[in-house]
Amino acid sequence: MTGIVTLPRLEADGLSFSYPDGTAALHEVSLRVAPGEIAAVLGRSGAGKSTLMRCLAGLHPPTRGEVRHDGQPYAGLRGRARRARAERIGLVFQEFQLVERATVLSNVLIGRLVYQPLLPSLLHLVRRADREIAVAAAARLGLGELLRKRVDALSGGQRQRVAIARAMAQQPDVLLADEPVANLDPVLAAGVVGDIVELVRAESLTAVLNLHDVALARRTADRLVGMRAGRVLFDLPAADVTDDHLARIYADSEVAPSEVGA
Ligand SMILES: Nc1ncnc2c1ncn2[C@@H]1O[C@H](COP(=O)(O)OP(=O)(O)OP(=O)(O)O)[C@@H](O)[C@H]1O
Repeated sequence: MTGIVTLPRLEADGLSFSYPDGTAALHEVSLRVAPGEIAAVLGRSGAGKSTLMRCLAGLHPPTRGEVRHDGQPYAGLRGRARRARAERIGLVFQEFQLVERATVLSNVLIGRLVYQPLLPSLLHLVRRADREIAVAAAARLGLGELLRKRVDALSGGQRQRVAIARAMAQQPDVLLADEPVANLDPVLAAGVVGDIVELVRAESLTAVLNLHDVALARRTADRLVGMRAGRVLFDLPAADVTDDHLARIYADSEVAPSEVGA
């Protein structure tokens, strides 16, 4: 065989996931994202985007199928190997709240310490190297002047930047961002997504973004993954996604029960 094969950095293979109450949120979802590639996941509310993100993050063990990082399945990883994998994956999730009463710097430092026990006490025992990395991550997101400011005194856009800086301080090779710009006005949203893209490109990260703003996703991502009722309906280079593709995931019609969980 000839030619160079680029292995995917992040792979989901035949993922299905049901919540404990029986809600089947993902059905046979497969996805491959290469190093340096940005994939945006689109779909209506309830399509399964956040659930997919949580499976990719290793927060939800799938009911069926598997997720792999650099070819290594998540399942079966324990202890140090499991922590090492988690450290490679930066998360910008809405439910991963900032510590409101702490400073910008303390929040970004959590990116360095998040996988260690006794976090609060460790915050007082910060290694110089970790501090330097956190300061650099904050500066990169335009937060250099705000390091000592408390997060509860920041604007929405600044807070979003703190969350991204925290993920970047982790020095991940994968960035997963679930609605990183929800609640921001369109101009601010485009700015924050622009920041993410710049960082992803500069560091050659692999990124999966859940975005509600289709135009922004089209401008931003290399690939668009369209989901509906827990399934991937298309996974295409952004330039190849047509209005017909989008209509298939956003059309108003109810999804027939046979389409779900079949
Ligand atoms: N904790 C939960 N328990 C039970 N069902 C859930 C839970 N979280 C989500 N679901 C259901 O799983 C399905 C997928 O939800 P998910 O949050 O992944 O969709 P989404 O595409 O991210 O939606 P949104 O864009 O509104 O965030 C939905 O039917 C939702 O009601």
